[in-house]
Amino acid sequence: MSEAAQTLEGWYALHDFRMIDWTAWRLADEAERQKATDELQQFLKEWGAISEARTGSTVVFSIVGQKADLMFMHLRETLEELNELEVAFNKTSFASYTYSVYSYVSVVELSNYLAGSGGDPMQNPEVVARLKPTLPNAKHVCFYPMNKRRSGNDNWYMLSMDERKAMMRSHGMIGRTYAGKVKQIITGSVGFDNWEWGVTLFADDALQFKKLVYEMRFDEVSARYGEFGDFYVGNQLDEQKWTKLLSV
Ligand code: VOV
Repeated sequence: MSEAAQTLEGWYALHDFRMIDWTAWRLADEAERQKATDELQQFLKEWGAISEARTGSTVVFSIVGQKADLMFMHLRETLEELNELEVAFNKTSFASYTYSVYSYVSVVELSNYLAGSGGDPMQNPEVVARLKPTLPNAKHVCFYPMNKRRSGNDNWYMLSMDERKAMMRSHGMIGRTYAGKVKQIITGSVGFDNWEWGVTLFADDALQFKKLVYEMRFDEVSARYGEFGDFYVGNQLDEQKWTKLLSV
């Protein structure tokens, strides 16, 4: 049996993808729309306060294309908190003008493939900051779920630790050349959702997603072992953009 990588886990993640029911929104009268908008603002404020207090982090993006209109990404300390906030939001009148199209449950994860030896990593503030990250204030997001292949001769889980380490080193080297351009948050979802990881990328220049993902396709760990689900790409929603989005 190959040695399993050791992983460190941080905040739990919920990616919540919704469509806006434009027909219902347009048919609602002004007072109803105002009530829904106020409730939405209230939640955005609460989530902002949680990010400020560093007890979690939330960002909201509008998704381009027909897979979804909105993506709410929430990081919280426990699965219970994620569930509570999901239910509370679903009870708002704003949520009644939306419907769910996809969601993803995972937990922020770091592996020991490239870890230095010695010391309790949880005592290292840099490690803790990566496990419990404040989600970046970036113009664009890209999310997709992925697996490491396990079929025939291409079985990631049958490789030795050393083989996997070497490939992850090469992966990390490519990633490092995107420092300052793309920020990645890898969330583990084995046992939580249908794929093994969620990949969430943030950038101010959306083209950098394409360049990074393309370059990684030529790297062995992605070329041979990467399997990917649907890709979602979007633009950050600030207050102004929300107002514009919801005006009919
Ligand atoms: C900004 C770019 C960037 C950088 C710097 C980066 C670096 C690193 C490092 C150093 C490590 C290993 C240690 C750890 O931190 O866990 C990882 C780990 C991981 N990555 Fe990565 N990755 C990036 C970016 C990046 C992308 C774009 C993808 C998607 C792959 C693609 O083809 O579309 C990805 C995937 C992953 C995954 C699924 C894991 C976990 C694999 C496992 O088997 O456990 N990743 N990654």
